[in-house]
Amino acid sequence: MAATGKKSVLFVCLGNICRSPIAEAVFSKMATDSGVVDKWRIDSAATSNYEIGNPPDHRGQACMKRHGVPMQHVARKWVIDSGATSDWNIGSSPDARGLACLRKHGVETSHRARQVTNDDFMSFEYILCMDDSNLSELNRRSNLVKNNSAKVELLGSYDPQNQRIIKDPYYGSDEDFEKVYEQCARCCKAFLEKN
Ligand SMILES: N#Cc1ccccc1-c1cc(NCCCN2CCCCC2)c2ccccc2n1
Repeated sequence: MAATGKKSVLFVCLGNICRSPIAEAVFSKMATDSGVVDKWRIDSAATSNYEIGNPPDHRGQACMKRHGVPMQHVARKWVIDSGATSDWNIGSSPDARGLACLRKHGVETSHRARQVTNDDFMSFEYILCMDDSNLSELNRRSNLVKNNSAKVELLGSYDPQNQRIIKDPYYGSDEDFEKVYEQCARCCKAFLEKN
């Protein structure tokens, strides 16, 4: 338990624009609906630096809207701050193409992609990722951090239907985003019930 007395979970995927923002939003809505969201620190991040500063993918935003999951609310409320490990983009605004796409779909959000930091391995109780590539990268990174205490696991390990991998939908379709949503919903429900 952190000094704040809160439980904490960081959802992680490759770019922090597709799977992990969906998992963060779904978990936060479930915790809110259960009346326990104030007991949790909830965030998401990327293993890569591909999309730092960019908003969630428009297909994921559209999927969240279809399911009535307030991604914008979650991002504004729970992303206390976000930042990059590098100084490459200091002062830059989010990628114009991503913001233009969101405006086209009438969807605004304040979540911006960030990369996992060494501090995350010391300050989050759980780091839940999507596939074996994320898992091996996170385990490699955690071994480099002296006081790492985070439990690094696959979010899919909580799936009652035992689908342990949540596949990257980046080159996929709206159906692929729907499958990401369904898997995140099952896994986040089971994870919340366990904690
Ligand atoms: N990589 C891979 C990959 C492999 C299989 C399936 C999906 C992806 C894939 C590709 C992406 N961006 C395109 C390539 C980025 N550049 C790669 C070389 C370095 C400079 C950056 C993604 C971006 C955001 C979230 C998920 C992504 N996932």
